[in-house]
Amino acid sequence: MEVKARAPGKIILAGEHAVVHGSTAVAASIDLYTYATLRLTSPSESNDMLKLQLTDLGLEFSWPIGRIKKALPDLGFPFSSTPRTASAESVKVITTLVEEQNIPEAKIGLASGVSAFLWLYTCIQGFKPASVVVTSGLPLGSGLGSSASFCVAISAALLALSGSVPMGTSHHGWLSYEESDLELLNKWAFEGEKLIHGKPSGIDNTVSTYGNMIKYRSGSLTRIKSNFPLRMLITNTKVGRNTKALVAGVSERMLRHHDAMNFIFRAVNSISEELATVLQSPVHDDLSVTATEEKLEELMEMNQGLLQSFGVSHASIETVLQTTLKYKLSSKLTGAGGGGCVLTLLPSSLSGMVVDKVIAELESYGFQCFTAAIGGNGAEACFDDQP
Ligand SMILES: Nc1ncnc2c1ncn2[C@@H]1O[C@H](COP(=O)(O)OP(=O)(O)OP(=O)(O)O)[C@@H](O)[C@H]1O
Ligand SMILES: C[C@@](O)(CCO)CC(=O)[O-]
Ligand SMILES: [Mg+2]
Repeated sequence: MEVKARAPGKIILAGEHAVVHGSTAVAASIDLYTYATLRLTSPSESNDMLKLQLTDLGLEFSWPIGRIKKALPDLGFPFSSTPRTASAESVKVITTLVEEQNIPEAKIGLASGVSAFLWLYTCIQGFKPASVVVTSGLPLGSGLGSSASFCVAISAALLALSGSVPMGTSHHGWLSYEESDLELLNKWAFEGEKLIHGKPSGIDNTVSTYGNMIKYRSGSLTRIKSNFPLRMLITNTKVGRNTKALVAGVSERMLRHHDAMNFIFRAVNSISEELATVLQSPVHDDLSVTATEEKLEELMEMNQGLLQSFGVSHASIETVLQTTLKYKLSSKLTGAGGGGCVLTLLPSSLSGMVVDKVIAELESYGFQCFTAAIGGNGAEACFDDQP
């Protein structure tokens, strides 16, 4: 039996970083996905190995099941309905199992993702040989939630073969999960994110699991029902960064300037709440669309200013901000910052010619621009020979 699962990436419209410290944030899924294909194999077919292929990265890993059994003897009785946090001892053992794979130095950032995979696999499936193939349409480590969609896609594929069978409505062969299964897979994906991020708020795995647009605060999710025709240009500065380090940096600033940071977190909270309200307010005509866009632009600018005060902007992000401002367009970083991607609101009245000019100027700096559909489905799966 083979199952293929997919989970979308995301943009954060307001509230990144502050959400780690209890503020509200607003996020939406985008139509770029991580795909995980899982096939349980017979011991003879696979040489009793667990294999992980990261196809677009040109990497393949394999562990003899006996080696995993010896290293993690307590995980022999998989219990997919109870998400487990990796203990410090398990993290050490998994790190050794990953180190034994000799990941090339240039790709060493992937080690945390491979650790998350090993943890999720052994907890949910136990000591079974299998072949897992992962591909992704998302740029890795760029603020579009690649780590969360990786964890959600893997959890979704693993759970589909152990009881949480997707069976909602099918579109093009993709099946959605029941509400209770979404809750379970979101919890598992969060355990994976912890191994990659250190201290995730959970917003990225939640929006990847549930899709659409969400408001998120202290572990709780509110769905946003918005009919607003939101268009964003996404600019990837291609400056590499690491969410774990950026989140840790903000926490250190919090320790040094506790009161000041708390005020900023409260301000971000108000920005996110207002942004969610604005997105849900009805729009009747072009005039109300323009008024809404102006409000959104102002909120994005305010949020960006506060993100700068957290120390998570970057020279490349500032270049995008200055460039888009020349065309009277508002931008903010999205995700953890420090490089990665920047969002620019594209007002509905903006001509295609201007959009082309902005993109040409941004790309002349070596950045990559694209648009994505905002607010589609979350985790889905399909079986065997479907897409
Ligand atoms: N397709 C994948 N295969 C293997 N590992 C992956 C994959 N996608 C993400 N990862 C893991 O996630 C890490 C990147 O996560 P990180 O949180 O730093 O960035 P992001 O999730 O893209 O951005 P953000 O958290 O700001 O939205 C990679 O270094 C790798 O360990
Ligand atoms: C920076 C952060 O707020 C968002 C990363 O997409 C981290 C998190 O919430 O886990
Ligand atoms: Mg991430």
